[in-house]
Amino acid sequence: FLNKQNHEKRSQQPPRLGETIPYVSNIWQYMTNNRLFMTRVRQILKDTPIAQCQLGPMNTYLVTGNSNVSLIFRSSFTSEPWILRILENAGGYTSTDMAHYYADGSGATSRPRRGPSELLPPEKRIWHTSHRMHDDTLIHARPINAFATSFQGFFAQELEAFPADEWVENIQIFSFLKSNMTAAATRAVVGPRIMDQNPDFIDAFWQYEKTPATLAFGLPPWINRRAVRIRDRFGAMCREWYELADRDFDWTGPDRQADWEPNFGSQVSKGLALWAKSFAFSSQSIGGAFALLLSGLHSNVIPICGWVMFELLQNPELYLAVKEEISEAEITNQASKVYFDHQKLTSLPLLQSVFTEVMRLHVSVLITRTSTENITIAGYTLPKGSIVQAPTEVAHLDESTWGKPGHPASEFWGYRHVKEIETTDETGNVVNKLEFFMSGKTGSFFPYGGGISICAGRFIANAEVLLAVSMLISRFDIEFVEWVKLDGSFSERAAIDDIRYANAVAKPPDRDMKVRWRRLW
Ligand code: HEM
Repeated sequence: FLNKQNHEKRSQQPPRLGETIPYVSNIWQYMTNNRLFMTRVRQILKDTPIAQCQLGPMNTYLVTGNSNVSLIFRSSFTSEPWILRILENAGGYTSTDMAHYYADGSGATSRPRRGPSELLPPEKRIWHTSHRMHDDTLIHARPINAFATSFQGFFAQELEAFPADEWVENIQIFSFLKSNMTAAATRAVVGPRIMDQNPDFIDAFWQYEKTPATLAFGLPPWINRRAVRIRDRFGAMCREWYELADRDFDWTGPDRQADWEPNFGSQVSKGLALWAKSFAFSSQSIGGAFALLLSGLHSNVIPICGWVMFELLQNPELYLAVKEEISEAEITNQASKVYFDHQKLTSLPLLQSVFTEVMRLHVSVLITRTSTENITIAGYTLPKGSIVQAPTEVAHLDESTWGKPGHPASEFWGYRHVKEIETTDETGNVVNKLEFFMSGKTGSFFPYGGGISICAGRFIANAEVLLAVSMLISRFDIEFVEWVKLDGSFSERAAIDDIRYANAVAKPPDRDMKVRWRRLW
């Protein structure tokens, strides 16, 4: 009987998210009212761990549940079709350069996938070499430490533009972060020249920042002409910067090994340029690759940082507790300058808990994979080539995983990911201290995705968020004044996620927080 039931389930189809106008309603709602779309997705996934959904021309399977989500991070799934869409539509790569990707079916792992490309020499395997380049320039300790040092230096310069010991009025936190973190992190990664060459660089970036998700997953570029124009404008800034940087750089000189130098910036940027050159990419595609790198760098970190600041400033008790905790990571160097040990910051339990909570509530992305073989999920057998999506928002808001008495999963609670443990201090006294805990939640918390395609910039992102927040709250006295709309006019309500961002990973706030502040040091 059980066998018969299982067989019936395998030949059945999972329930379907309804549409009033076939092929149109879901994709339209997804792009224009993502909040409502996700509410419907959450609703259907309450009753079933897998549901079908027509998103424009694509039939997708939406999945939830720890084991189902973990399954799509395994090697029977690939994210390559999605990356192709991003590179082609959002990066604006040329068709000649895209041809390298289409011709290489060997995948990103060291062992090539079986098929016609499996005999390609390792240096011609574009997916694999790109992955290795990310490992070398974004994952290893050296580039992360180098980023933490240079970001801290540049962000400190931004902060020191404010007079010490004087109250400054009318600071809009999110708008401040958008300008000043963008400036500091851009200099840290690609050096100062791109901003010197383009006085409107920051504006052009924040125009561009909205386009990658729309161009990659929404309307095709030939309809979405405005987004294409914005992409091409920012891409041109990156291309022109790259052409000059490459012309002036001595690739055989000592700066090739420097952690940071003013021409190309960091090893992240030199690694990307060298890798692209090794495939003889055009400057247009290299410009697009840098535009996407800068988008990865700023578009998620800065909204997340904004939300952390908003939450702390709304909760004075939590603010003070975090302020006290981060003092443990302060170091005074020989020049008597105070700076932060970024590794220490990532081990502070309360700060980690607040950061995790903000990522849980404000990262919203459909992690998308295509199956490379027939696969059974939640009892349904899906054919090879099926598109499977795991919405972070469903897993991240699941009441049974995250809810605590008095603290529903939908609400921010800074202490959600810490527990108090008894321990003994250096003098042998029993003391209580907080410990961060988060184990066993791979399929319930995946703001950085998972498997081989997991976000390559996650360690840099962690360092940047924690450093920026720590620098702000340790160096300033900050007082909340009022909520304002993004144009600076008064708002009666607090910020919520900006509805205009669909599948944009970190959702920015739709309101800003006006504060006054005084720099202490
Ligand atoms: C809070 C900040 C960030 C979040 C939430 C985030 C999230 C993500 C997500 C969800 C993916 C797709 C993963 C998947 O499909 O499994 C991704 C990919 C990626 N991210 Fe991030 N990201 C952040 C910051 C960054 C930064 C700072 C950089 C670069 C410096 C970066 C570079 C990348 C790259 C290169 C990939 C593609 C990885 C691959 O396909 O191999 N990200 N990110």
